[in-house]
Amino acid sequence: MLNVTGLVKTVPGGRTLFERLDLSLARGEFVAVTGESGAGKSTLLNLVAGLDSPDAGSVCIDGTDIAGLDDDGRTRLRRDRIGFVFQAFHVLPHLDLAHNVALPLALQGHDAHASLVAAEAMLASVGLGGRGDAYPRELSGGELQRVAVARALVHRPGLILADEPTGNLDPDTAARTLALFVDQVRHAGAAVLLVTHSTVAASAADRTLVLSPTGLVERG
Ligand SMILES: Nc1ncnc2c1ncn2[C@@H]1O[C@H](COP(=O)(O)OP(=O)(O)OP(=O)(O)O)[C@@H](O)[C@H]1O
Repeated sequence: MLNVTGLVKTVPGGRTLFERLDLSLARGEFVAVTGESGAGKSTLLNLVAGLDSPDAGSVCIDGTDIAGLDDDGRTRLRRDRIGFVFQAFHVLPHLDLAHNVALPLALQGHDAHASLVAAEAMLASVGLGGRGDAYPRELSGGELQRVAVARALVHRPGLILADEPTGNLDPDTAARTLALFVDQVRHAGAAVLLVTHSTVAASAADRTLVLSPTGLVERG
């Protein structure tokens, strides 16, 4: 599903986040990535999603090297194959929750009504059933985070990238949210790459990798 090889990334100022980082993720695999604040975990997710470019190395998704795609091709790949839960949520303020969550389906050209029905069902599965016509400004941080999770999962992507997706949630809601990721992995064969500082969130994964300047090291 995902093959990252020899990834090198330096940030403005010259600091090297990682030097020749390798990572493979198969379908049906759930991997957590931890590491110190500033280690480059969010940057790694952005590189995997083609939202940022490495200085060297390659990212292949389903055998396609994303460096070989133009902007449209990368957008299509993200739209069709990837679900991304951003640390800052990126929920659109002018759309109600149902339309926010339905967005990936709408962008794929699905029927508008069917997309909204699927979005409402997804909202229910993150504990926000019946809230589809609310607007983001009416929501708490944890509720917004769950909208972001619903939007990342609604189109059943093969690759789910999640940046601290339970950071704003109480323990029970976090557990239910993590169960949604596990369900996508076990029953839909998705691959999940989850960035977190939480040992509880990491324990939902099959394995945990620690990011350091020398690369990703298996924990435990
Ligand atoms: N565009 C940029 N310009 C300058 N520095 C950047 C840029 N993008 C990332 N960085 C730096 O790269 C480092 C890694 O950032 P990143 O957000 O990937 O870390 P992280 O491991 O996800 O941290 P956290 O756990 O705190 O979320 C940070 O020191 C950050 O300041």
